[in-house]
Amino acid sequence: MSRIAILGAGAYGTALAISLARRGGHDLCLWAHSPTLAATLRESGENLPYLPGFTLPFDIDITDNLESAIDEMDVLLCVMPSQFLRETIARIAPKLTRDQVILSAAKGIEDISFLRMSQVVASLVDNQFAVLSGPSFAQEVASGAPSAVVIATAESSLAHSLQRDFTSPTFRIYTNDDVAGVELGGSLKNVIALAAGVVHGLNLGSNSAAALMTRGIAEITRLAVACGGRRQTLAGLAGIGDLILTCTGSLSRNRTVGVELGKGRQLPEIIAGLNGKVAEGVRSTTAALGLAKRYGVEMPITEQMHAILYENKPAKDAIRDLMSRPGRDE
Ligand SMILES: NC(=O)c1ccc[n+]([C@@H]2O[C@H](COP(=O)([O-])OP(=O)(O)OC[C@H]3O[C@@H](n4cnc5c(N)ncnc54)[C@H](O)[C@@H]3O)[C@@H](O)[C@H]2O)c1
Ligand SMILES: O=P(O)(O)OC[C@H](O)CO
Repeated sequence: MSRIAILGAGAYGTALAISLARRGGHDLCLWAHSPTLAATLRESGENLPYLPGFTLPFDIDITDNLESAIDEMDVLLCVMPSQFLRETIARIAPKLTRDQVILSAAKGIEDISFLRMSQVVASLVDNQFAVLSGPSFAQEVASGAPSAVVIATAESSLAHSLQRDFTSPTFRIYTNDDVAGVELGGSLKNVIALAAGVVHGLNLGSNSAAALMTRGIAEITRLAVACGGRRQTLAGLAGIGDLILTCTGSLSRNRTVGVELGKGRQLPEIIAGLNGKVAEGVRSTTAALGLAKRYGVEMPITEQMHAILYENKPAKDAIRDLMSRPGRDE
């Protein structure tokens, strides 16, 4: 049995809490950043703003008090949007004990610093770290549809202990020791999912979508390898697996943002329509491009996605420019 604090009561934190409660055998506490959200969860027994339609089991403690949420917990599962990880860890740092494990499920890269979540955590505390990533829409995890994800950490005994903690008949865990590869797979696929949405919004058809996903994983892999990840990791659940899901699944927020951009809507209006739900790729596109420049890696899709998002480039022009690049070997 483990004591697990789930820090972040958005769609995915709530879904993982439901999945862990269904598995049974753990003490669970779910921390909501906003007191209003915590009160709604407690009163309605449902996460109406972020994951409506799923009942929260009674055995999940719900709180908006971060310090009490982590008190005497073994695993701190961080599931807030990536841009809030730093401030959350900084707040709990004085109270952390050395034996508490930080497990991140956030799929993003920090703005400006271009740090991965493992690097953000390591810049603040020296607790053991692991990352959970892979193809897993919150709604499907909550409903108990069979899903498989990866938990990566440098320490194999920790990987196996977390694998035991999270494994259930509907949630299968693979372990990996390639933290950088798993983190970058999960973050960079969001950029390609935005582009896949654009292709769909422009009604370009299946050939374009297949080409985009294939060339997308090629550029994700180039950058991940340059950052120290393993090529093989990007061929697994945290790479191609999550890319396929997010580029093709209509539940994806990133893909949805891309679809609307492809239809010609403006980014601020699209983001406002998400009502506080995060599409991590919108911010990670800038960080991905920053990392690509730092490591001298060519990322043509990411470059065009950045131009659509931040330079008002019409989506059709971006596709034309991708198609008119000089011919290459595969
Ligand atoms: N939704 C999914 O299907 C899914 C699946 C896998 C991974 N993820 C990842 O999980 C992370 C969280 O996404 P989500 O979908 O659960 O969120 P969400 O979009 O459903 O909700 C956003 C959350 O951010 C919280 N928030 C707002 N300000 C905050 C602050 N200052 N500090 C901490 N939290 C704050 C809100 O209370 C809310 O809980 C993201 O990195 C996402 O990529 C999501
Ligand atoms: O809804 P998205 O686009 O944030 O994708 C959710 C998950 O990352 C899918 O694994």
